[in-house]
Amino acid sequence: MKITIVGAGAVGASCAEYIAIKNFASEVVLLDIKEGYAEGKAMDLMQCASLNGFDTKITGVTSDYSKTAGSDIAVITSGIPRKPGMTREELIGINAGIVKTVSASLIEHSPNVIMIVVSNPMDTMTYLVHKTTDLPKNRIIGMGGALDSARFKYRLAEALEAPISDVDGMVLGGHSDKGMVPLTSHATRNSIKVSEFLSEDRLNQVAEDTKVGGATLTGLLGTSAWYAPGAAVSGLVQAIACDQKKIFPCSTYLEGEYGLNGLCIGVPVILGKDGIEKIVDVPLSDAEMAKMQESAEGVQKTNDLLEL
Ligand SMILES: NC(=O)c1ccc[n+]([C@@H]2O[C@H](COP(=O)([O-])OP(=O)(O)OC[C@H]3O[C@@H](n4cnc5c(N)ncnc54)[C@H](O)[C@@H]3O)[C@@H](O)[C@H]2O)c1
Ligand SMILES: O=C(O)C[C@H](O)C(=O)O
Repeated sequence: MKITIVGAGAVGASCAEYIAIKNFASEVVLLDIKEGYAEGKAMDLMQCASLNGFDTKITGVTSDYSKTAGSDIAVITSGIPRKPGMTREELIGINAGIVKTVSASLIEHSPNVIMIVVSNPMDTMTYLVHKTTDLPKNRIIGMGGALDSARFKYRLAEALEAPISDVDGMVLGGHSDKGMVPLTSHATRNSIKVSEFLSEDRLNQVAEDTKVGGATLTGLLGTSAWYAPGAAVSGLVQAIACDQKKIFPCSTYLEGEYGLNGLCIGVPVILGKDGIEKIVDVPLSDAEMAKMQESAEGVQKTNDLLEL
């Protein structure tokens, strides 16, 4: 199993580290445009191998896509992150050009690749790959919901004063400060609805804290987060590489599912060796459906800014 990660920055390197530590891939190639940077990150990570007990071979290359040839999975993390006070949508100007050229170069050398898009604004970058490449839609996956759901569980556990392993929940919709749709009515503590333990006001607070999870970290760090994003990407990569058939909310091109059409947005999917193997239809309340609709309108507005 060969995995390429484009962008050896904070998220790309974190993702490579988690993939290596989980020890399911034979090879990870890190590629960056900055001379020597990916080579340095790869060497540093390989010097963790004996310490952390993994055999995954990590190599780094500067802009040489021939070294990515035959990749089964590629992750795109190249592009700029936001600074405090910015929205993800403001990154479109620079990141759209990067994602377009990077995805084309990857496919040229790995025509059968399954692509995971991470660069922001992620739903629009996923749509861009859908519009500008010939990859079938099951092989274009946007990562956002897996991360947002992890943040949702963190906030739920905090409110419940419970261990995170007792908590389950999912965030659908766009990966944006306003567009996330945390499914509070479906969230559970050990199969009991969380509404049995938390007031409506407290649950609303959990949802709001979840939605601004990325912005909160950006405010604290001065740039956006990388540990949980890297871990979330590694979870998707593992589900595909190991044909796990796990459910994750991912951004995918919709053709009528959830009443939405012609855009990529976060919905629950089953991930296995073919990428997105099925979109899962979760029954949503009228209020949740309205939030999905509103979220899609936000994503569509950003998509309209693309020069296709
Ligand atoms: N979808 C998500 O949930 C999620 C989570 C975290 C970050 N992100 C996004 O991921 C992106 C990367 O974030 P980061 O914190 O790793 O940023 P970073 O600045 O640490 O790393 C980005 C890397 O991309 C490289 N790069 C730029 N242009 C390139 C090109 N044409 N080819 C190859 N490499 C190129 C840069 O040299 C840099 O090393 C940002 O857009 C950020 O908003 C998304
Ligand atoms: O918040 C960001 O800009 C980065 C990423 O999308 C995140 O949610 O951490």
